[in-house]
Amino acid sequence: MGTYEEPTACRTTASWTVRVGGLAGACHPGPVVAVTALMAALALTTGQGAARCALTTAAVVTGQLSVGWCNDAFDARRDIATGRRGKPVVDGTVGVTQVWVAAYAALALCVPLSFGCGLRAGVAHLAGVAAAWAYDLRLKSTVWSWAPYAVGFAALPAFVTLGLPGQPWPAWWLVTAGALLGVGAHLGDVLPDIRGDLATGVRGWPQRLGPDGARLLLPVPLVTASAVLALGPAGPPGRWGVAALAVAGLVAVAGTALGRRRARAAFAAAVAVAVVDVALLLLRGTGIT
Ligand SMILES: CC(C)=CCC/C(C)=C/CC/C(C)=C/COP(=O)(O)OP(=O)(O)O
Repeated sequence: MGTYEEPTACRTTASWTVRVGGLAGACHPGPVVAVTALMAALALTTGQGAARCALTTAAVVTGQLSVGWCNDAFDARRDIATGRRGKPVVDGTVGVTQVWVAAYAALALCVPLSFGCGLRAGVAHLAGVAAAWAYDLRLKSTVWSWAPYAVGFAALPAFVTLGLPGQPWPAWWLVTAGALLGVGAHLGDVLPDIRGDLATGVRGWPQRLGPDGARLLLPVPLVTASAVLALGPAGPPGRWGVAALAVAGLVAVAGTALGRRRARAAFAAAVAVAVVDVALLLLRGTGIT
């Protein structure tokens, strides 16, 4: 990274606004917006006050930005070498050094913002962010590529509950469902890129399973997460729990079937199941500790 040379186009022609646009594109904006919005909604519905909710949201967005930028900066050399489409560092709208600076700046902001929600909450969130950086820098190309997703997505709801008055631990089923959703998100995210990844030597867990293996496995963590959310809390699941489980099962199986021809369908199904699960969580509101 230290000796990396910026593409000439970036050094000479990119204006300030183009670079900001490039940075926005390099942060993985979809996941950043989705995760931040979901955590803000969870913080609100679980009873965090307005100020704490704003702090939680700021910590989550800076953490997600740091992870997204780190990912594109670290992968830049390979992405440029292979002429990968859709990456701002490849088309020269932002420089690799600028993306690294943004990643470290966001991380530097994330630390005090996370601890601003309390010591335990801060440790929980930063453990998830550290796991995600480990994915970017090393684990993405190993059989353990699923683990940072499991840790990161389990840490997020724990960050929200530990930031509540009294710092309650999250319920076991909440952490378990988060980890399962993370594993499903990893499978769904990588699925459309598996062939290209294998061609460039990226051999994480989904790539080792292959396109068909990853596609067939995808519904398992997603539907298990829905089942844990519906059946984990004490008492009967209620009509929302039953409905969420049924919808999640149908969507996940449909995504797997359609994904045979269009890998993006499997990814879209993964996102839809995650939305159903989070909707169930938000309907539960205060009962998640
Ligand atoms: C709490 C928390 C921070 C949780 C998140 C967990 C986690 C491991 C996130 C990684 C997100 C990311 C930048 C994926 C890009 O993957 P890729 O390199 O396979 O995709 P790409 O090649 O398309 O950029």
